[in-house]
Amino acid sequence: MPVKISTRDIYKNYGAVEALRGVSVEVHEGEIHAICGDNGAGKSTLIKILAGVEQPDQGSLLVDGTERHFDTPNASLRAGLATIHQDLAVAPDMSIYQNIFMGAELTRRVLGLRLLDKRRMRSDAMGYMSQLNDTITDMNAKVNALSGGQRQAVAICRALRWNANVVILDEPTAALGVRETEQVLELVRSLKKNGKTVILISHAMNDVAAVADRVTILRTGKVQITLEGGSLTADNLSHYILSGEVNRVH
Ligand SMILES: Nc1ncnc2c1ncn2[C@@H]1O[C@H](COP(=O)(O)OP(=O)(O)OP(=O)(O)O)[C@@H](O)[C@H]1O
Repeated sequence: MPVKISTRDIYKNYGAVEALRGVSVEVHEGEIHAICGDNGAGKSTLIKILAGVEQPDQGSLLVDGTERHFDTPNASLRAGLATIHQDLAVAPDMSIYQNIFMGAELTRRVLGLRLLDKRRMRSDAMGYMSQLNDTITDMNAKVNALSGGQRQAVAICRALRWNANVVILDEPTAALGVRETEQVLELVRSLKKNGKTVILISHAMNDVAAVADRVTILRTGKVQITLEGGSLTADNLSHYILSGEVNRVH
């Protein structure tokens, strides 16, 4: 599989704190790649760099083999990376379709006036949603009436609307119950089925083991190990994170 995103030897300090110390990760096109590690390992810092929220002190970031510099979140988005942060940035009082088209509303001309094209936004919103979840059918429903898992679906639809081909999910199942967690994992699988590359940051080893194709574990700002295939069990992941071991278990 071609490499979609690679970071090469990335360093990032916050004052005296060395958050990333030479991180090189390759994310393959179309895979679900989880980034795990204990608190303070550097996961959020790495994601902020991919999202254009922070810039590395050293090292480079390549998308489809081309070096890119994301000075702003918009630059990351324009390169096809959509990051969904834990707060989801959804407006609870607005409808599903309004959230999906927030800041990029579709309009139509009527008698020389530019009006919101609500019908088209609703039907396009439905098109995005049906790729992910076939239980959410009313695009007029307010987001505050939705469950946590369904809100994730709205945030992911917005990423699809931006034409993202890489979706970065920051702790998408934190604070969700068992059933909602399963819904979110299903959303992640749907993204992959639709050809998207997914980067998943999570502390929940069961969730990671259930969906990830490969897992990179960070430890104190460095890559400890990348795991795949049969070694991807929740127990094995926890073992590596707790022990700091760098050898593959066979
Ligand atoms: N804005 C900041 N200023 C100072 N230090 C920071 C800042 N952001 C992160 N750090 C430090 O950088 C290191 C890496 O933090 P980071 O948030 O990337 O880790 P993490 O793996 O995401 O942890 P967690 O799982 O707790 O979110 C930590 O020691 C953290 O305290």
